[in-house]
Amino acid sequence: MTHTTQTGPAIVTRGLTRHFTSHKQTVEAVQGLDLEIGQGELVAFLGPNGAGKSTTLRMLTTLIPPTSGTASVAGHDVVSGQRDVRRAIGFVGQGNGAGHRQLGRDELISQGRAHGLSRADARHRAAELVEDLDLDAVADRKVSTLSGGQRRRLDIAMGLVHLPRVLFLDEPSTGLDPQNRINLQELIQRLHAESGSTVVLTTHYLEEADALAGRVIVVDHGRMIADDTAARLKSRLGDLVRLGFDSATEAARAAARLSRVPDARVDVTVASVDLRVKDGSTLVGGLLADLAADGVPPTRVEVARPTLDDVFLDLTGRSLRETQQSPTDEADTDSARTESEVAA
Ligand SMILES: Nc1ncnc2c1ncn2[C@@H]1O[C@H](COP(=O)(O)OP(=O)(O)OP(=O)(O)O)[C@@H](O)[C@H]1O
Repeated sequence: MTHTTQTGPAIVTRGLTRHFTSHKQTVEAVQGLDLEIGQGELVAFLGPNGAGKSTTLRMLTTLIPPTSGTASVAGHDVVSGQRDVRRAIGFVGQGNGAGHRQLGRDELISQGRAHGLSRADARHRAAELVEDLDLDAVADRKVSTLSGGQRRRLDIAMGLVHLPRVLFLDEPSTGLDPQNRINLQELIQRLHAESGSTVVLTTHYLEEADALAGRVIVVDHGRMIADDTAARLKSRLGDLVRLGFDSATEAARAAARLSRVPDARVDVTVASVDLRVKDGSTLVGGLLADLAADGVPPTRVEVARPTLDDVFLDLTGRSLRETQQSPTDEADTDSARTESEVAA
């Protein structure tokens, strides 16, 4: 799959903001987002429920207008160039886009026709997508009979019918079992590599952002709090070296010694010392020798590479895993949304 090239960034936002008023209260869902995403990037917005990820995507896909600020996608303003943006993008939302009674292949053909393809071209494109997304076994079944993973693949195929330059995926793997989640992640990576399209997805799965995206934009309370590769976000935080001692006195003596390590952060909890330091796994041998020489050898040593959850914890003081809402809470939030917010 290929598409025509365009110069300049795929996405630019300046001060992008969206407020909602609900029950006389204002929710600042997205607050002053400044962002530039280059063509061909694969970017994940990572953040807890309610962080503003979907609202950002809904503005970028012209489903809702910004309260203030600007955004352009594929060179077109999301407000004044809404039609052009829509022609240039594919959007796979959180709900299933495909209808229930039609056959999968017919859904793809209808979608192609809706994008202005002739019947013959729409059939040809549907056949290409069935092959590309491994949909052979399901293309000639009614959509209502497909499994969650198959539906998601069909939804993604629907979003790709018109060769979009920018593909938006809102929580593509939510609700899938771990194996289907991995299959879908592989599919997204392959599509991205083959098409050269810009792919922007939202997720609250740390592993997904880590494994999939070249760039991770961490959002919380409507603001961007970090923007880098997963590897750099983690390496900046440094490894965790956790040392256990026989007594609090020994731990305090060891902490005093360890506080001399350059660019390290030392935290003492009773008889345990946590040291955050770059390349901790390499340094640990020398540190143990120093502590033994000072007469305070640890009784327990653990070295852990940081995860994206550690990054989130460091940035916000909260664990991303622990901020996840129950599915019931999510359903309540969704039901509060109305179609009236969708731009005409
Ligand atoms: N139509 C709406 N009316 C009122 N509040 C809304 C509306 N849409 C979103 N919000 C609120 O805006 C905030 C951001 O929501 P958003 O859906 O963008 O978050 P999210 O990061 O995508 O979360 P999730 O992972 O649950 O989808 C939340 O507080 C949400 O309740």
